[in-house]
Amino acid sequence: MGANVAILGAGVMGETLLSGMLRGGRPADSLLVGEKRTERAAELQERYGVRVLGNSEAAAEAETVLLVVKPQDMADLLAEITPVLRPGQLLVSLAAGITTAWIEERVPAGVAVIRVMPNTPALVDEGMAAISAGSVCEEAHLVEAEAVLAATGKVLRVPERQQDAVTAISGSGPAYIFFVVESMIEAGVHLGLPRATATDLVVQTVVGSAKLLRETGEHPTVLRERVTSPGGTTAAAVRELEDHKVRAAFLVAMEAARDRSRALAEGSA
Ligand SMILES: NC(=O)C1=CN([C@@H]2O[C@H](COP(=O)(O)OP(=O)(O)OC[C@H]3O[C@@H](n4cnc5c(N)ncnc54)[C@H](OP(=O)(O)O)[C@@H]3O)[C@@H](O)[C@H]2O)C=CC1
Ligand SMILES: O=C(O)[C@@H]1CCC=N1
Repeated sequence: MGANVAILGAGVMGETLLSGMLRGGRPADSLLVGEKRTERAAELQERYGVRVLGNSEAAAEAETVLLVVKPQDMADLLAEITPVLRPGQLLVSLAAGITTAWIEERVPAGVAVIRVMPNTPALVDEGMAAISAGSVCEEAHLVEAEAVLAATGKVLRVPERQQDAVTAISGSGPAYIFFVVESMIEAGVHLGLPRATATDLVVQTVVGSAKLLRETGEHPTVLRERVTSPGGTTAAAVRELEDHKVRAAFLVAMEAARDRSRALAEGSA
């Protein structure tokens, strides 16, 4: 740790990583942000005490460059910074769908590339990031990427061919959980609970259930069976979920996310 890290694209995910690295103890003066909009640059500078530069200036100064723009903006960003990149430097892309090979084709030979799929719980240090090495990546590069991401949660190495599936499961995953939470709160209101009460009940139930899964290591089926008393309320509800094909809907939804991830690289070409 210590070498400069540049974050190019300080939107939702870029700012999440920035704040996480600071909480994790990286000195603010080792972090650079590439941002064109002066208003946003001033806001980031004031909030985090980091230096905000142009993309090329930030990429030239850093050892590790995090690419956190939308997949559709990646080609333009790489075209802008390629002239200042050098062999041995590390590019870490967090963009859905974009492969390391696609990036390697657009940057000078010898630049190391790592593909990462993070998720937004990183904002509260409970992120899940999966990382995959490109063709010229060394162990030291992977260790550096892991150090950057470990500041905001768990990090797993996966073969790159799994990244579109990872994107569908953990990258987009928080949105599915929030969708379930929204649905349960609305159901609580429908059943006559005040909205604030329904929200408290659902949020704590989700947090508690997640902790139970992680801390017991039990299979979710076992934990669900423990809630399901014979002839009781849970059995009645789960039967409705099965009748409405919720399990099948999750399967096709995540296939759609995986397919969209695959298509994003093509759309960025
Ligand atoms: N949000 C999420 O949960 C996750 C996102 N990702 C990935 O992270 C990436 C960013 O997503 P997200 O943060 O949600 O999107 P945002 O739109 O919030 O952030 C993208 C940022 O990039 C900026 N930007 C665009 N072009 C450039 C450029 N040439 N140079 C510098 N900055 C630029 C945008 O600025 P402006 O607004 O001014 O255009 C914006 O601030 C995507 O590739 C996405 O696939 C991965 C996992 C999870
Ligand atoms: O929706 C998206 O495309 C990004 C990638 C994973 C989560 N958000």
